[in-house]
Amino acid sequence: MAKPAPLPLQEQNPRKNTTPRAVEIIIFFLLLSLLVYRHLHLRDHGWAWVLAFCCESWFTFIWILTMNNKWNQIYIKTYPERLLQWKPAHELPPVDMFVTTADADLEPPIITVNTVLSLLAVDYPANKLACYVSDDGCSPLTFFALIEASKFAKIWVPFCKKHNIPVRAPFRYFNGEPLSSSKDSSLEFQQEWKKIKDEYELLCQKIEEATQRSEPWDFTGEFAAFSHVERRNHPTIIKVILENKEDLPNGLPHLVYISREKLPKHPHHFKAGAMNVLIRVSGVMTNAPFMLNVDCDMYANNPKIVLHAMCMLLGVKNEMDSGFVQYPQCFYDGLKDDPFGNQFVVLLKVSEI
Ligand SMILES: O=c1ccn([C@@H]2O[C@H](COP(=O)(O)OP(=O)(O)O[C@H]3O[C@H](CO)[C@@H](O)[C@H](O)[C@H]3O)[C@@H](O)[C@H]2O)c(=O)[nH]1
Ligand SMILES: [Mn+2]
Repeated sequence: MAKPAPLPLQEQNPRKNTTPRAVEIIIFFLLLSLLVYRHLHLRDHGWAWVLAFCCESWFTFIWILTMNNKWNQIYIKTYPERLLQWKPAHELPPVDMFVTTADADLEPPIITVNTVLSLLAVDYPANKLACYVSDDGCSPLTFFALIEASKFAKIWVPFCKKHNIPVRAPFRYFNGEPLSSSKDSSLEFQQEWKKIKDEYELLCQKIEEATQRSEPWDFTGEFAAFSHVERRNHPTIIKVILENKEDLPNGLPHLVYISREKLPKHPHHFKAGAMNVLIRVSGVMTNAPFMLNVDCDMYANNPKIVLHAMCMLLGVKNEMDSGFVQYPQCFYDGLKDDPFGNQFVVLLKVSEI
């Protein structure tokens, strides 16, 4: 008997927004009437009306663009659990994950470490993943923090996968009560939670001590490459911190540290330059067909991000139809009610993801 056709990986559903559309159209016509009114009476009033007319025209233009954006809303639902019916785990495509950091003072290494840990622990076969960290600060401290994080990852990643931990950046996870997606409140889980939390605090302490220490770095062994380097004048440094040599799906992904070459008179093109180097280096080392990029001050707030992205990238009729998936940014620790509007609350509400 023929195998039944696999269920779709994604569904695109139009969202009903008749009322918001009607309200927006009414506002648009009110704006148009205002413009006509202003225009008809421009001569009777001074420059103040001309200025008002210009501002209101600009606002109307922005209003048209905004309406345009929101007119045909669709909601894409992805089904990561169906992906494994499409392809067994060993056939899933590899993914290279890129993290960029630029300054160990402005972007403290513990933040980068949390980003990296959240990526190392995503729900995806570990032998299909590689995480590359680009350090434009060429900082031995960042490198040290990543080495320590790789040791912690050996207990953190199995813990997350075993208990289906919902948030895999430890600084967010340990903010709250012991929590697992499987609602496990057994004594064994509590004890393991406490042990991992203590280990995480130890990791923070080691990084903090390394940040605060007054004596110069010991540039021997792994750190020799950092001796005599200037931030904007140094050769390339590439260090493999973790390597999944046995190709184990439940092991740890590769973790590679890269500080690209910098020359004083050579433009480095900021993040774009760093991304170019990440693509070139990963092309030689793992050359995955898919790439995931996050900044060092972000973290994967959903352990299934790669699976969800694959539903979008693989679940289309013609794979050429989809090449890029952008997750909306959600901000943490913002001010209450977002007075400066920089958390994009409205945008998130509109796209409802
Ligand atoms: O010379 C540089 C400068 C920056 N970065 C990295 O680039 C990223 C973004 O830089 P940042 O200055 O933090 O920009 P933001 O304004 O915080 O980020 C916004 O702008 C970025 C650049 O367009 C986008 O990548 C982000 O998604 C968006 O949130 C960070 O990871 C930096 O570490 C480098 O790697 N090298
Ligand atoms: Mn940033």
